[in-house]
Amino acid sequence: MNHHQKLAYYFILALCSSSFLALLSVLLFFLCRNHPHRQLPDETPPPAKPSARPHTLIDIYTATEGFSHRRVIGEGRLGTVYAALSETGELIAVKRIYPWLILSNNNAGFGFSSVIKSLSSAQHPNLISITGYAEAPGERIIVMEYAGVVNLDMYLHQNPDGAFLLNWKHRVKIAAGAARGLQYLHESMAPSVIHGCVKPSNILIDAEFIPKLSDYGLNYLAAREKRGLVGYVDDEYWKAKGEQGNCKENDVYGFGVVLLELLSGRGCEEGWLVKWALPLIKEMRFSEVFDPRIEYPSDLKPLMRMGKVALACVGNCRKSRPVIGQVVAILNNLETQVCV
Ligand SMILES: Nc1ncnc2c1ncn2[C@@H]1O[C@H](COP(=O)(O)OP(=O)(O)OP(=O)(O)O)[C@@H](O)[C@H]1O
Repeated sequence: MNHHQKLAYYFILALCSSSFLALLSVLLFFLCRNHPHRQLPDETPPPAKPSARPHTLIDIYTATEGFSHRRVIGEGRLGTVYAALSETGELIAVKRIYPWLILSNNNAGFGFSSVIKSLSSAQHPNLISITGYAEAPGERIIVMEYAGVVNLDMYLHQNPDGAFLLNWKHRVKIAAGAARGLQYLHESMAPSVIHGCVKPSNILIDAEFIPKLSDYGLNYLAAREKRGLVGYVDDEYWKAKGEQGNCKENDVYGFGVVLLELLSGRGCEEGWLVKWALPLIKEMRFSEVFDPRIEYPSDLKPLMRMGKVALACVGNCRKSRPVIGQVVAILNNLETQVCV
């Protein structure tokens, strides 16, 4: 063996020796520990879930100019909604729960802040986010993202001269987006959130026709309040006496009614729409169902499919209704067909 061969031989020997390997692994361990870009997946902190911020009543009073009537956007089943200005000058929406709901219903006062904090962890492009709250004797206030003033009810039913009629693309886009928002509440929140009042006035529409569900998870504030719910909940909801009837299947029913309104352009008027549309869809008489104010699309199949989904959602038996995830799968597909 010449000198070079000897060197190579010793080098290979040293490489193979266990002590060398042990030394190498210790060295590597320390190198990795000190590396600035080291990122071990199990050590990455989970993204912080936003939590609603408490406000004082004085903050809210200032933001709404003393609950001025000039700032009122609308009145709902649970309270008055104001367009307000945050301390940073941002537009926000403030919902002031009616005092009589708080006084007449023990539930409304109980655990308000924890309910709102838990709802505020919902973050989805098709949901209005809840950013804060205020609580005082006789006062319960919810602070939300402001989403313009237009809701789906206005587009469909408060548009007498048809100046702002939604075309079929917009309608399919709104249906699919709203379904995704509802799916997030049902399937991605833990514990899952029941919307409780799925209807067009709770679907806010932005300038790009992106729908955002509002008013979710708040039925406990007024479980027995019928106003605003009739037509959008199933028969079992009333039989179960309010809050106990609040369930995912009932949300799917409300969503089915919304689909019928999008297809027909007609209002739900206390369940009349479902009774009217069901036989027509079953008998495939779609031309009588579709909104006569807008032109028929060249391909009717996607809308007929949407009609069938609506039919399944408003079925009598809760158990036989689709879950919202199934509805989303179909509507996403229709959206890619219609809205390209
Ligand atoms: N975050 C928001 N941004 C902008 N407008 C909103 C917001 N939340 C609600 N609104 C508007 O305020 C009005 C009242 O809404 P609210 O949800 O209280 O009542 P509703 O939908 O008419 O009835 P219900 O209380 O039965 O759901 C509606 O016109 C709605 O479009």
